[in-house]
Amino acid sequence: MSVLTIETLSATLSGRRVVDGVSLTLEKGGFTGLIGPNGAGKSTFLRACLGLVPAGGTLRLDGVDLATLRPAERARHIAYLPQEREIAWAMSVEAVVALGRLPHHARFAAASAQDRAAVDAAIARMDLAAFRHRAVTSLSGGERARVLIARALAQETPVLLADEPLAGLDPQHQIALMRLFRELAAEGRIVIASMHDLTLAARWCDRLLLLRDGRAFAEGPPQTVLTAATLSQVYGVETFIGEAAGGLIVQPLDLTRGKGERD
Ligand SMILES: Nc1ncnc2c1ncn2[C@@H]1O[C@H](COP(=O)(O)OP(=O)(O)OP(=O)(O)O)[C@@H](O)[C@H]1O
Repeated sequence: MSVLTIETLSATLSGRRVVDGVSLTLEKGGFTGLIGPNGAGKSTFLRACLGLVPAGGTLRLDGVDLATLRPAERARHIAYLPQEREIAWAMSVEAVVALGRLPHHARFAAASAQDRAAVDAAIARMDLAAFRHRAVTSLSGGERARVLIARALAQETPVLLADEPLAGLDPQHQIALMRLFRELAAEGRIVIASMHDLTLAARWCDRLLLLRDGRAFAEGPPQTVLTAATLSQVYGVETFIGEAAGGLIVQPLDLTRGKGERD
């Protein structure tokens, strides 16, 4: 069984401790939502996991310290969907998705049948068949976001870290993506995704890590993390928490808004 163990992960940027001693153990089959206010350290936490920012602490996958692996080897273990969706070159969707296969073969080697199958599967899973030969620069923001998710899927790694993968997606594609992440977890992967939509986090993730000021403020199943008291303390807003259609609804409310304002 794959186990990702994150121990006292910390990151200091420009002299400020942005991630502060976060520890977490994740088993395969889990889909963990990373939540917290703007600036809480979610992106930095993910980047520290990947070794993209100088970080203290350790990250072990099945006991192997990921910091000891060469970059290509690490990229066969962890795929990353960055928050930035910019793609400057007018490459085809297929070519961008195929970049996810780079860690799997020698430099300049031709794509193998396995590479082509992984690219086809990722394109199909992200509902991109109609865009396959289009230049990514000609796609809408949400379509481009799906291409980058497909690139991460083509990497076929046991761990997927996604930074705000829901940003820019319409409701149908948001739900489809949450379902996909759940499926990826059910297939035996470890999936961590940061997000701001607390209802989607509650309904689809099996665990949540709530960061505040770089520290783990709460961690556990959504119904234990997403309480009105905790959300008020961390986000400074009142929140309606209810149940509908077989899951939680978590909706921040502006209770200070007077009737006069609404009219
Ligand atoms: N290179 C940097 N130098 C200094 N401070 C940084 C740097 N990168 C990020 N920070 C700061 O670290 C803190 C955490 O940033 P981070 O992007 O991890 O937050 P986040 O939780 O992902 O926020 P958001 O929800 O807005 O995306 C912020 O206060 C940010 O200004």
